[in-house]
Amino acid sequence: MANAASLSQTAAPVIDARGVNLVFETADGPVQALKDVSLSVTKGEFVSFIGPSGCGKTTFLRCVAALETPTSGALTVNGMIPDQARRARAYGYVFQAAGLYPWRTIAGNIRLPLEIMGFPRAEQDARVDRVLKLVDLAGFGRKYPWQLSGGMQQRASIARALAFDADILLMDEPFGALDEIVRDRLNEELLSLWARTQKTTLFVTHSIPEAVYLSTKIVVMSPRPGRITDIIDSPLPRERPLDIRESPEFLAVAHRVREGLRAGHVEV
Ligand SMILES: Nc1ncnc2c1ncn2[C@@H]1O[C@H](COP(=O)(O)OP(=O)(O)OP(=O)(O)O)[C@@H](O)[C@H]1O
Repeated sequence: MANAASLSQTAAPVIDARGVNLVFETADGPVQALKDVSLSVTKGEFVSFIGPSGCGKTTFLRCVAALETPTSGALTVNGMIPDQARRARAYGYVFQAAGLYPWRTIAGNIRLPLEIMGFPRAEQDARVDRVLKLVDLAGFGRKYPWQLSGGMQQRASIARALAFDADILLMDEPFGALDEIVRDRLNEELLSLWARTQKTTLFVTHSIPEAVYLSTKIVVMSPRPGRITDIIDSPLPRERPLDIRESPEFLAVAHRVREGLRAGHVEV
């Protein structure tokens, strides 16, 4: 039952970035990967980051995951500093390459983080079965990665990220290497998965239609230095058949994203 304390928790941002800067010191001099990035993400949002190569999309996700540390500014994840959130297993991470171990079955790959975290075997099995069903791969647990298509492998890697039931899903161009037809299907499936699981999702993409189709919020970024040029709260309903991409509302958001990218004076 919701009480005042849990309601106030629900309203608190899951990700809160205020004036985040990150400068990499390189042999060629300093590279400002993030400049004055401020962003607030609430529970259950689907946020896409779009922008050309080098604008800091991956770096921002890596800061959330405590794999990089901002040079200055404040960043919290579930109200904690990112390193605490990482230790509290706040997020699952999905990369562009599925990154499945070829010598392990699909179930074995999904089980790996659960083994490392020390879940009892029966609990591991139950969780593996549950997430295989969630990504529509029930019955494929005993296959090896090379026996599955690229799209199915990527679904398996999403299942692995969901297996320990973190509240946040970080996805770095998960469908970038797939052809457009497979990508369309996975976009639809991801939206339905998101609706069922209510995970707060941060999603990096180079594709305007993908960003607009999936997101409740679109963050447009620009490089040198990496910064946010626009944050768009999508007016589209959460229920989105694929043909919504031809609606005037969709095209209007896509137009605004394109304008935001142009404002950064660069092409994706
Ligand atoms: N470990 C690092 N050391 C030095 N420079 C880095 C490091 N990681 C990233 N950079 C630089 O920081 C900038 C932002 O990189 P980042 O990978 O976040 O961009 P991106 O928007 O994700 O690009 P892409 O779309 O190509 O993945 C780039 O100029 C990159 O070269």
